[in-house]
Amino acid sequence: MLLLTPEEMGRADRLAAESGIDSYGLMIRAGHAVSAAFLRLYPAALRADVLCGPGNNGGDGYIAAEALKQAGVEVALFHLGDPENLKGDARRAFQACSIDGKPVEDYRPAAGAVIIDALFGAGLQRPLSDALCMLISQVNEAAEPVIAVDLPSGISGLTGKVQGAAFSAAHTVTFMRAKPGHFLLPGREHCGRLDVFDIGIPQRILEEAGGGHHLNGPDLFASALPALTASSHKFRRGHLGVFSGGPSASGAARLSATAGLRTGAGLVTLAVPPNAAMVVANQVTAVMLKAVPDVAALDEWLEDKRLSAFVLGPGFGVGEKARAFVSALASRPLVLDADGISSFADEPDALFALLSGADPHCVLTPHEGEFARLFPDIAADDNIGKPEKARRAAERANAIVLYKGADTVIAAPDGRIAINANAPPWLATAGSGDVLAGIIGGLLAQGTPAFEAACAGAWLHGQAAKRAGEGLTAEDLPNHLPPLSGVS
Ligand SMILES: NC(=O)C1=CN([C@@H]2O[C@H](COP(=O)(O)OP(=O)(O)OC[C@H]3O[C@@H](n4cnc5c(N)ncnc54)[C@H](OP(=O)(O)O)[C@@H]3O)[C@@H](O)[C@H]2O)[C@@H](O)CC1
Ligand SMILES: Nc1ncnc2c1ncn2[C@@H]1O[C@H](COP(=O)(O)OP(=O)(O)O)[C@@H](O)[C@H]1O
Ligand SMILES: [K+]
Repeated sequence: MLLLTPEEMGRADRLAAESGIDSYGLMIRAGHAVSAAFLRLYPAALRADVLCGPGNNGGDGYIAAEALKQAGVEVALFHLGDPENLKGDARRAFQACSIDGKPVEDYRPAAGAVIIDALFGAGLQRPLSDALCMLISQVNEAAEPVIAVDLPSGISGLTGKVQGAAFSAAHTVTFMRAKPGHFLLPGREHCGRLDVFDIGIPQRILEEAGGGHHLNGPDLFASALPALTASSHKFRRGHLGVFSGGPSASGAARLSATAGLRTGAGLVTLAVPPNAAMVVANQVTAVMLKAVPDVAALDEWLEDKRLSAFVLGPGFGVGEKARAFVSALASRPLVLDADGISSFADEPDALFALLSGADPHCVLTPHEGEFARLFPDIAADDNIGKPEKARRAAERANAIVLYKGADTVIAAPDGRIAINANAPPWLATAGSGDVLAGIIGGLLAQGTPAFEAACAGAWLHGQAAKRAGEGLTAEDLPNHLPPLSGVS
């Protein structure tokens, strides 16, 4: 699903005006969506406390306040700054509002009220003042329900970051399309339940205004998933190679291998150091085993062109061997995870050189710590959010970057960005990242392009976790993957 950054939403607004759509009409519909949400969600509320800011978000607030008054609700209105300074549609909305307001400095939350937060939305530019931070923390502490207009004030719609302080809303009412900040952390946790209302901007304008940000879901990857036909044959379903660590560190790679097989790779082989062969052989059945002691043995194995993708990293061990193996694998579809990433911490440019110059065919799956090892300057840049960090990293590495976390972001060097929001918190369990690497490897092995494989991998991982339920362990995940033929 297309997401719109605040800047893109502003562009959509301008394009809508240029095409003759009345911008005040948009504001009226936005304000009415907010008042309707109030009436639907809080029919027993004693009062609506409407806090209006100095821009169009405040304009939506004035429309909502008047509509609620007309509906018989007791409304208390507060404005930030002098409303005589309002401009454009917001000024018109203020003038059409028959409620006398007070300065927001006078506002004190009281029991029984529902707060409508119309202070700032897409136009939040900088951290809030101390006085506003104080007001917001008083409202949050009072724990009366807050309906946020467009975004909880204080949350950046672009990055999901808190600019000083932010309302913890019970509901957020936004317009036309959700924004990245509704799904990125901590923004997502401040939004409460998100409702997206159509206020009448045509789809073609949204698509013209929008860019690369999407909410991860089947619309991004379903058509690129492998499909089984009557003539399917195990060799046509791809052969995934997964590299294991030594005898006491094979569990992670075994999780990846099982996940790759469950995702539909026709064959999966665990490449093991010879001293781990017996241990691993005792633990696997459908997954095959191959002793690969060194790079010479790897080069020989790679002559088998039916091997169609690889996973390297889970439990592999950090060091020279990992670097040498990656060097041998760099031209093939590869998921590089965990130790495979950390092995390049001292020389990330060596990895980027290996991956440069071809169509992106490698998926890097760093968590926050691993990301900072490969991209220290990007990780440390507080001025940009997670999607932009992932995008810059993908561009630098010429690889798909799947930046893990509760708000996993997948980015491609060409600028495509997907934000994954379907992962339940019980995915935070040992080995779940190894399963993710295996799912992506299984898809790569079947010929799914790298960006789509990474998006599908993150989404399927979340679906498996939801199906397995709270309390799962990583071993449960492969068994709960949904059938690919049902993903649409
Ligand atoms: N797009 C659409 O199609 C539609 C959009 N609609 C609505 O418009 C909203 C966007 O409106 P917007 O652009 O006027 O921005 P908004 O969020 O009101 O804030 C700007 C004001 O805040 C001020 N300000 C900023 N940061 C500040 C700070 N830290 N502390 C203090 N002040 C600060 C800033 O001041 P300045 O930076 O200029 O000094 C400016 O005055 C959008 O969220 C949605 O609700 C709907 O009406 C329907 C159609
Ligand atoms: N709070 C959370 N909510 C949802 N998903 C999470 C959360 N924390 C971690 N995850 C997901 O769980 C997986 C953990 O992977 P990783 O950090 O590599 O751990 P491990 O090495 O133990 O497998 C990632 O896919 C990550 O996105
Ligand atoms: K708001």
